[in-house]
Amino acid sequence: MALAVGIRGLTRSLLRPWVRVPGPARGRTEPAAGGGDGVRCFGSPRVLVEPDPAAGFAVMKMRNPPVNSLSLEFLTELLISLEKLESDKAFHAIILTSDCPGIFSAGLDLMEMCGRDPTHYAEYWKAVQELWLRFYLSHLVVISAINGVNAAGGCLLALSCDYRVLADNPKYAMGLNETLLGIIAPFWFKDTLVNTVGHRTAERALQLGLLFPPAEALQVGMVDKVVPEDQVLSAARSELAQWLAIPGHARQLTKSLMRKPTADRLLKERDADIQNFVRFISRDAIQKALRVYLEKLKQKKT
Ligand SMILES: CCCCCCCCCC/C=C\CC(=O)SCCNC(=O)CCNC(=O)[C@H](O)C(C)(C)COP(=O)(O)OP(=O)(O)OC[C@H]1O[C@@H](n2cnc3c(N)ncnc32)[C@H](O)[C@@H]1OP(=O)(O)O
Repeated sequence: MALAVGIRGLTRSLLRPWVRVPGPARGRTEPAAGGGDGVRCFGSPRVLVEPDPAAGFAVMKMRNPPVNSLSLEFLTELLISLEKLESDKAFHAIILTSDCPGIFSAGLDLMEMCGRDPTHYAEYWKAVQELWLRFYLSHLVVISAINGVNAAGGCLLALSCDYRVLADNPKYAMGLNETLLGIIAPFWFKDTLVNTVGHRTAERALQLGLLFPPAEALQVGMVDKVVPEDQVLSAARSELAQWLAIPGHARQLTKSLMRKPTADRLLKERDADIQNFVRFISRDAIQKALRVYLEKLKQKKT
């Protein structure tokens, strides 16, 4: 089985690189995230980046409608956006948020894990690993402004950030709900949750596939702040000031000290983790469970 599909190779084959904002914002000079004038937004079809280099950060908006499911193309675009901001010395921080009303992310794209071949599963899983590793270990301060429902892989992405602000809307539940689909959160999803909420809360949340509404998410420490819906971005920006006031090298080394052992566990077993995923997801029973879940999602409309 071909496991060695590098994300950079992926990137070349899938993406036109940096394009000016497509869609409604194309060709316009938009106000930068922090209110600066004359800074152009940039991005890719599914990721809109609003830079504010004067303030040292950019807002990264996910826009893969309808539900920001993390398809292979979308993962790749998120990685490219992150890389671009990381390699520009003007940026010290990112605010990650959604451009899809009411949805932060529906998690991994079930269509990528259903009815495909082992080579595709391996390629997809490698991209999921890469996204986690890069966000989890980023030298930038990453704050998520969670403005919608946030399930499974989407929740992992938010848990990989340094700080989480969640909009106070009872519909905006958040958690690693894999067991509800009949699948299992991999060890590095589990580790990330344990590092955030502690072992007992994680154990219960993972087994029951709990999605926490804002008040509970705050209570268990899954998010750091809950604010009215129209203040999610401004609260994230205010929080950023405290993080950016710390000498960068000291903060970055401390982040690495805290997170590297968790990331190293996956780095040491990366190929084995891909093989486990491919074996697991290819099982007839798992494929059936995913199809049933997808069918339920579609049926709820009728
Ligand atoms: C030995 C062990 C080895 C290790 C094994 C590893 C195993 C695998 C680990 C996998 C890890 C993580 C998994 C995931 O992230 S799975 C995804 C989990 N996500 C969810 O459960 C959320 C599902 N979606 C929803 O609940 C709802 O869509 C919503 C987010 C609440 C939004 O509701 P809505 O009413 O606004 O929209 P809805 O009509 O439901 O959806 C619109 C269309 O989008 C499709 N869709 C929704 N979610 C997904 C998704 N995750 N992937 C792909 N497609 C999705 C939905 O079907 C609708 O499609 P259509 O318009 O009907 O065609």
